[in-house]
Amino acid sequence: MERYKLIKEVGDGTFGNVWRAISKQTGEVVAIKKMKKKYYSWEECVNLREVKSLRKMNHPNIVKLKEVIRENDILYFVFEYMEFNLYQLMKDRVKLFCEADIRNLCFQVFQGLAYMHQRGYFHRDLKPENLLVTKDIIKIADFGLAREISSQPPYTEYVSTRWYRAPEVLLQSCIYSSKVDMWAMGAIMAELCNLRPLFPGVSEADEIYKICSVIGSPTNESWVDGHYLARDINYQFPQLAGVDLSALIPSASKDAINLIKALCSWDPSKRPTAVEALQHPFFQSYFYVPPSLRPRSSVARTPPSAGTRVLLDQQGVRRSSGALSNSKLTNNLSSQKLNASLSAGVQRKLDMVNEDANKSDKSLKTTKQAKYRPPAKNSPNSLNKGMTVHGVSGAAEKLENMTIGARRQSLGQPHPPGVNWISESGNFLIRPGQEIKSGRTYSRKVAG
Ligand SMILES: Nc1ncnc2c1ncn2[C@@H]1O[C@H](COP(=O)(O)OP(=O)(O)OP(=O)(O)O)[C@@H](O)[C@H]1O
Repeated sequence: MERYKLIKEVGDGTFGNVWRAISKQTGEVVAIKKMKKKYYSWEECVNLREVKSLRKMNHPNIVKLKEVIRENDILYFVFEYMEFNLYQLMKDRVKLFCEADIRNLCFQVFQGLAYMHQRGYFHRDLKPENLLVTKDIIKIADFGLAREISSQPPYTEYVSTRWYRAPEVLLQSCIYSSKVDMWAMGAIMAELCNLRPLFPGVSEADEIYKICSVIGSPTNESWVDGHYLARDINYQFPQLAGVDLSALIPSASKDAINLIKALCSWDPSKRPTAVEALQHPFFQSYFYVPPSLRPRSSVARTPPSAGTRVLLDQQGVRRSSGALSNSKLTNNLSSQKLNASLSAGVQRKLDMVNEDANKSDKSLKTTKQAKYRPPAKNSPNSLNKGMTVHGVSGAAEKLENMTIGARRQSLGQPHPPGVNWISESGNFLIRPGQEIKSGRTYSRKVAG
């Protein structure tokens, strides 16, 4: 470690503290993650998921692991350094991102995901804090929970950040797939559009409630397996009609809404894969120009390995004042509010405290507006912890309250039909917007 000079702590995660550091030999700026747990042998280290999965990945939209160092039983990961995480970019922002920026960011993340999923890994903990940005490049980081797709379920130890947690995980399915990452991306994309979380549940039960209140409760048609999962844990979905997503995210285009809806489908099998998402109409008015084909001027500011896109309207017409060129996007993303975010040194620290069923219960009863606070990364089993088949424990009671409350609040409207923009032939279909009235909206802005 004497080869590096630690400059400043830039992140405090569940498993480690991340430092900006500089290589004394090369002057290169790196990020060093110092793991909190001690490692007494190398075997222990090389078996870590973060090491096993990251070692195999080499993609411009996946943060590069440069080196692993064990010194005095302390484990250090040396990563390429990224300036911001996506949460920092959203947190202090007043003005919404233009759709071109959102498109560019999401396109890159889907590319990283497509690469990762195709190589047999899924991330399992995608959230704005794990998406790192430098200029107009975004990369997926934190592979602490990454899982090999070929690894055998049941996945019992799964924990992920609640607001981005897929319903099958909330309902304790142990055979989830890479589609959990696609759900998270739907929630992240909506958050990018609105600068506030889409499903800011204050507990696991509230998380499901929030999902139902936004996308409507699952029906047998929209997610038959979900009903089996719910039955297995003696859980009853609240009966909610959901809201018109375009009313909830007024700034988003029809295509953006359509993609978010598809990503946030109850049924994992109805969510697009990352490759399919990249072909969605949301991305289709733009096309990807590989670095090798870019005119010199547009690549000049971008390292060749960065793999960024030059976003060009097919008609050659720029549809928004937003960034279509790399340099413009850079200005939009990094020069304005972003520096302010950085100087504020904002970090959304994960709340590791397990959910307290009573607290959750209270929050459900009072239907408090959710704060833009860190969601807990909690026990995978807390939804039915201690719950018997007949469900009279605290957790069961919590769910019962939720269900009763939900029935009372039911809008009594027909459930929106499932989102289906991929036809059987694989073509994309755009569904017209839905007419269902908005239930609740978030009154709180993203704030510290
Ligand atoms: N390569 C990097 N460059 C710059 N900052 C980074 C880098 N990697 C991580 N960070 C910062 O540190 C924070 C925590 O990192 P990371 O998520 O890897 O830690 P963790 O302990 O696994 O966290 P989590 O609680 O999310 O599991 C990130 O949100 C980010 O702000």
